[in-house]
Amino acid sequence: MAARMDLDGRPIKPMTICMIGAGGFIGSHLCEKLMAETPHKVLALDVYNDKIKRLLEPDSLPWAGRIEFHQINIKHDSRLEGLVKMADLTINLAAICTPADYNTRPLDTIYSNFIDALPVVKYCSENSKRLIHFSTCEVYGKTIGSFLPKDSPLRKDPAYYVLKEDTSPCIFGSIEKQRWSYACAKQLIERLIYAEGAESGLDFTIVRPFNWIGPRMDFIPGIDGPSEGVPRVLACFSNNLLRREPLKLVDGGQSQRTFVYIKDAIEAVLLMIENPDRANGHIFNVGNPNNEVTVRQLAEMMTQVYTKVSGEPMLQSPSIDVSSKEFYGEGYDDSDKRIPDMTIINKQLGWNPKTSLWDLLESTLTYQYRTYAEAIKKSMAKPTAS
Ligand SMILES: NC(=O)c1ccc[n+]([C@@H]2O[C@H](COP(=O)([O-])OP(=O)(O)OC[C@H]3O[C@@H](n4cnc5c(N)ncnc54)[C@H](O)[C@@H]3O)[C@@H](O)[C@H]2O)c1
Ligand SMILES: O=c1ccn([C@@H]2O[C@H](COP(=O)(O)OP(=O)(O)O[C@H]3OC[C@@H](O)[C@H](O)[C@H]3O)[C@@H](O)[C@H]2O)c(=O)[nH]1
Repeated sequence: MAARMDLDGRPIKPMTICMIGAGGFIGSHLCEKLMAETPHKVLALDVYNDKIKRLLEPDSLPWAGRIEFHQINIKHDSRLEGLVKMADLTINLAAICTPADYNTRPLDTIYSNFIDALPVVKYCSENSKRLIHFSTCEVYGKTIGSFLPKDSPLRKDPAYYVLKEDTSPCIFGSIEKQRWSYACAKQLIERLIYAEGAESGLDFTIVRPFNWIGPRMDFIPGIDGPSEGVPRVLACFSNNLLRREPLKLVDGGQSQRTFVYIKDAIEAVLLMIENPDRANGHIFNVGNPNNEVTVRQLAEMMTQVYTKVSGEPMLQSPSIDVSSKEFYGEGYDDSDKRIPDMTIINKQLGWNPKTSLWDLLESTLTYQYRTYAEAIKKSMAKPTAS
């Protein structure tokens, strides 16, 4: 492999990365990228490894020996500190991060996103190891614009809705809206990491992903996850399409999101990994401001793309409205709109997303169809116990 150069033209030295949560959606793509395109070594920590099995099994693959799986629950495993010490860089992805859990399992959510992340920050700080921590765009909460009267012209002014790392406030709902347990825990761990940087000199980077989507995201209920489980919207809508049932639009599907293709976003993370001088001390929005849709528009687009990739006809009524109380239960609330400001990541790392929403849905739904269509057909054909 030819020597890799950083953005300032210096050769990049191979490093060892302790990746916590490596078996998840983002972790699996990051492991794949690091194995295929870099000489770096990965200590992959997770409770599960199904999504990275392909990278771990065959000894003959070019990266054999560069990725090592450690089955560890970071809540209670004394091996964690040793693994952080062995690495040059720790990346923490581990978290409960599905909205269906925030209001129904708020304690687990807060523990996972704050308490369980504390030792990781501490071990990095005490051992002078670099940390890339995964936070979320949800730390911004609601936009300032959402509090303006519905017909206010100011709602159209980007100053009232574009989310900037260094100036936007974090606006959450009341405590009984337990939806915000996740965002609040993420915010506090961000503040702690920032303070470790300021007071103890911790070299950190915080990543705020804005709805990264693509293959291997979450699970399909009843196939590779619990049948009553509620994954994030991409997997919910994929599941509905695969089962030929209407897509459920929560509270009318009026919330807006910007979606970025996982492969574009992983490029940004690799730039952070390999350009510490440009990434340390920064918080980065990583998203695609050009891919904004309402959830209703997302449902329409996914239905059209799925019809194309599967060859199956569209349902007469492709979507239905459900209330958030019915779908998520008491205590749900929502972010109204999420557009990332890209100034900082552009300036520091020169990164820009490339893939349009249509294109990323086409490759993702092709993957979903190839991976799950047969299994779903089989499971639906099975007689149900009466
Ligand atoms: N995907 C997105 O768009 C998105 C958006 C915002 C924030 N994030 C953040 O990025 C990170 C990764 O997200 P993802 O989409 O890959 O989620 P994911 O659920 O697919 O991955 C998280 C992984 O962490 C592991 N994990 C959780 N608790 C653990 C523990 N105690 N010990 C060991 N492993 C543990 C899980 O088993 C899972 O494999 C999370 O911190 C999440 O909050 C993701
Ligand atoms: O079947 C569904 C699922 C979801 N939705 C809606 O679709 C929108 C997006 O839902 P997602 O499940 O992808 O989750 P959100 O975008 O709200 O939050 C996510 O964003 C950032 C990350 O930190 C987390 O991964 C997650 O909290 C929400 O408005 C939700 O109410 C539906 O209308 N129908």
